[in-house]
Amino acid sequence: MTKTIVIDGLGLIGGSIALAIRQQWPEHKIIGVDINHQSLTYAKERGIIDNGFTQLQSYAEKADIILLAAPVSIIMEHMEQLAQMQLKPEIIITDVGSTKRQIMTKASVFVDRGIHFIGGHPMAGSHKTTITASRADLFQSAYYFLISDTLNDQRAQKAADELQALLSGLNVKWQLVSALQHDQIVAQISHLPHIIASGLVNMAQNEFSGSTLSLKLAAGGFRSITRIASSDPDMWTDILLSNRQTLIDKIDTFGDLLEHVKEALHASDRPAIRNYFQRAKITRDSINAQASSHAPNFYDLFVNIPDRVGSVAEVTRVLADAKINLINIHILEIREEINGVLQLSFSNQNDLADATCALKQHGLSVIRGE
Ligand SMILES: NC(=O)c1ccc[n+]([C@@H]2O[C@H](COP(=O)([O-])OP(=O)(O)OC[C@H]3O[C@@H](n4cnc5c(N)ncnc54)[C@H](O)[C@@H]3O)[C@@H](O)[C@H]2O)c1
Ligand SMILES: O=C(O)C(=O)C[C@]1(C(=O)O)C=C[C@@H](O)C=C1
Repeated sequence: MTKTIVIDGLGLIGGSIALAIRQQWPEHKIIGVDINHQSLTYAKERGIIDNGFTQLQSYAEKADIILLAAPVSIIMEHMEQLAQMQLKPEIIITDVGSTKRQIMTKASVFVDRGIHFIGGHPMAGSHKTTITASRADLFQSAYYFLISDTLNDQRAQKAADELQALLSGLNVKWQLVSALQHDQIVAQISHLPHIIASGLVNMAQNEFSGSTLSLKLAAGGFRSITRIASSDPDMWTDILLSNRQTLIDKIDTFGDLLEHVKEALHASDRPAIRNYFQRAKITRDSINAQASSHAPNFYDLFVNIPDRVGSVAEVTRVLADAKINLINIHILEIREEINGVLQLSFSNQNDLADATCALKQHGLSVIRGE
């Protein structure tokens, strides 16, 4: 059945979701809402949306599904507005905001009226903003949180199934959590890292001020840990202010950790310093392997690929030249300006060992194999 989908906030995330829905369900009508006229024109000219408006009121009452994809503070303002409108009785309202507790508290305005609200948050993105950075494959293999707080009866579960079916072209891994769990998890793995990345950049900038030397000297280490400091300041102000207490606690814990390193340095405590790096290395090395438990019956290897055109083709060409039969290939992660990871599956141990050897000889970094 043809559906009318309103996407409110047609930026990186709203635009990427619109693209993925458009690709999979060309029959659905997609309406974009954004205060930025240029984004609406861009999306309309490229057929990403059927029509665009600057006000949510213009189309909300005709919507079967509304996806709120503006910054968190605007999502909450628009939830208030929607609660005052005459919406279709079976409408599904969802959001993609990076924090969930405040939004799920606000969702009572819908739950009281029997309207489905499903909190969501795709765990992929970029430091780049606006629809011009959007991509249909932005969320490929990423986790997508669904918030359990409002999924407490069969009717709500059916709405969640419908939403997941609509978004199945995103190719995400769904993860059900409560709003409280969500905000604690993302404080650790997303929000605190953004605070630290920006802190490093600000500190380095202070250090270099008045010097002829500059941050241009920074190599891969500084650049990779601070990429996310280029993210949108308004979006991140909203995120921090809607997860305040958890972040205050996380900053305290991180301060304790730095204090521990400082003490080890004061004491020239070599084992303590080494242990600090060793524990982190073991955990960090295991992330890609954990993320990739597809096809356990096959002989798999994982290979780092640079973010440049043709890097996947280069891997398959090396294998074809070596006459090695590849039975499956899966892109686990490939984000702009970060290396991606390919999962390659072979049918036997010999092929796996030969492929590992051929790829290494070609200068590619094989994470696991043999
Ligand atoms: N960027 C990420 O990595 C990421 C990942 C997951 C979730 N999120 C969340 O997704 C949401 C959108 O983030 P984004 O990265 O797409 O940002 P973005 O800046 O690319 O897009 C936000 C869009 O909202 C529009 N907007 C602002 N005020 C509006 C209003 N009053 N009415 C209608 N539109 C309005 C902006 O013009 C812009 O086009 C945020 O809530 C963010 O927390 C971001
Ligand atoms: O890749 C990036 O640039 C991101 O910051 C993406 C990122 C993250 O912290 O991982 C940012 C905010 C979101 O809510 C989810 C994902």
